Amino acid sequence: MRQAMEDGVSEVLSSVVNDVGEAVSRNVSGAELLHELLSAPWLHALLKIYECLLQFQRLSPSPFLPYASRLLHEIMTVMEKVHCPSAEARELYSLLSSPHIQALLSSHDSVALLDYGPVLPPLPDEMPEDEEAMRIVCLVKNNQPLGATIRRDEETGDIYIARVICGGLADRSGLLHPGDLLVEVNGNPVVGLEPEQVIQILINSQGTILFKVIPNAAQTSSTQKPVYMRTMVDYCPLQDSSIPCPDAGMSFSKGDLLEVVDQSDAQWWQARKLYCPVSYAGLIPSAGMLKSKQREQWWCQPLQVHTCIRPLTLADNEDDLTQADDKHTTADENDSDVTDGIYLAGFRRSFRLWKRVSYRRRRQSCTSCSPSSSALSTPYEEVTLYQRPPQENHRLIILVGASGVGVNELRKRLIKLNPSTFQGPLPHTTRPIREGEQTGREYHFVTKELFEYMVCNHRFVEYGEYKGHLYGTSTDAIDEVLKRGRMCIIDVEPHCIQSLRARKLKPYVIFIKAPSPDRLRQTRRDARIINYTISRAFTEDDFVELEEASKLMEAKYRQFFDSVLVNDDPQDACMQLCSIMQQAQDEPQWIPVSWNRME
Ligand SMILES: Nc1ncnc2c1ncn2[C@@H]1O[C@H](COP(=O)(O)OP(=O)(O)OP(=O)(O)O)[C@@H](O)[C@H]1O
Repeated sequence: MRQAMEDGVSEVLSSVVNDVGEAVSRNVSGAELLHELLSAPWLHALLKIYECLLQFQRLSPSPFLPYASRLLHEIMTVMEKVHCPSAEARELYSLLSSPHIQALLSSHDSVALLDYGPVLPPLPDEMPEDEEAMRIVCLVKNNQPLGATIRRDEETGDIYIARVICGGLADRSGLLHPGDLLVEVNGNPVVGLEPEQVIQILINSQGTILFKVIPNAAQTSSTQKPVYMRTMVDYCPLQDSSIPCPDAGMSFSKGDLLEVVDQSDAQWWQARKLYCPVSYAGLIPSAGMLKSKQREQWWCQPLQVHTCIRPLTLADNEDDLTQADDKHTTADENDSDVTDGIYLAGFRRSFRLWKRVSYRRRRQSCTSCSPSSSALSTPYEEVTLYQRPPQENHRLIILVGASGVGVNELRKRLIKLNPSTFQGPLPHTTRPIREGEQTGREYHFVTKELFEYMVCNHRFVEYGEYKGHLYGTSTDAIDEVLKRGRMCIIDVEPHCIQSLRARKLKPYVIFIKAPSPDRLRQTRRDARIINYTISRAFTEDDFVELEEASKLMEAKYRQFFDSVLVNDDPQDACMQLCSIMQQAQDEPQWIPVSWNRME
């Protein structure tokens, strides 16, 4: 019967109404009153709702994502940066700005997180005498941390709420604030306890936690504007003994994008990771705090000679020279390329002079690098969303990747695909011009004196020596390409990125990553290692070196990568590269704020 009722209560009601209707016509006493009641529209509506809810319960829908509100704000931030939004974009913006949609998505997130707010128990029978000053706060523990830290006043021994984590349980209750004096936790007085003992009580509590606090009278509500930052180092709160509460800490890796929501504390900031489905913030060390930690760490490390950053000559390639087996190629032999009658300037062998320097030697020098001075000075880099105005030069595209991963191959394919859009900068050289060559076509042929003058004036992105002649890629050559309205693509060693990261070029860095070990061996079956001195098939040792070098490079420099592209199938990789580059030029991207300031 109950099942029948649940299946169709409004139908049952309709038949009852009919029966009672008949009783009315037979003039049964009280039937008219009952008929009126059962026919009331509100009763029918209520039962319809009841039926819908039952149906909904059976479907047990699950949320598509638990952070719709944040996504909404992220979308709005992106849209605010769009210069000439389309009519659809404007309509979407106005819909997303409406308080009703925002409230709806906020409720959606609460339901998705099963976070229905505190359920208040009845007030205790014995109210303290100074009940005015006491606040009783009941929080329901769920899978989130409570989102508050405590501190002890060294003089009085009193325990206070030190900070409330943005978006956490305590924050959303709106009932706990920094500076509130903690009196009891779940009926346990905290007077005389160490903060660790209070934390233990909290950890052991199940379900609801009852706090008695004396509110901080001098409470100030701080609404800080979020600041966006890119992290330049890795951080793990569980390995940091100085963090006030490791559970409230947030780990991050180099290159993560953070929304810093609270910087009121000089030592510990609160932040959320962008594009991450967690709605509450976590504690991170402030820039000053992180810098002093890095300095401590740095001083504790044994002194190592820093060999990473220096121009190299091909003399460093002596291992390769002795190992070179079959046919040798030279830098110049592969220089020129002509597609459909168009001479492709800058379309020559990669000018990565570090190529195939003994891997072991390089690995040793790279791993021995203590944090670089720049990493020490900027653990966080403030960033902002930037969209290139159509009238401005294209952003410089930098490709980086381990030697042999296919950086040069991708760059060549891309330029061949569309030589009127993509172009490499024309290198400079001091070697004598040969018959049939033209300066400004194969190279900018310059004297040694001029080349050295340019080196002294930091005009080269990279330079080096081969067979007694100097070769280099200059910033002027990059400018030339950009001024012609083309997208300039260069491939450099990752240590050169830092010097290129400036307002003028606004470089967008794409890391070309090795595919999985199996795919690497499959796809490179017919590939050849080609550099200035050798051309031969890949060996198993080459694959191992390539994989390790790729991982090492990513671990060391990923804070500078705007995008990562796995070079698996060359055709697919080339298409992906094309679309990444297009997005870099036409869609909003995070760049350092210093690149966006007016000069
Ligand atoms: N996705 C791919 N699938 C198969 N072969 C590839 C792929 N990418 C590159 N190759 C081949 O691998 C070899 C090495 O590529 P390439 O010379 O572009 O490497 P590189 O990263 O520029 O290294 P280097 O800087 O040492 O020249 C070439 O024979 C190239 O054709």
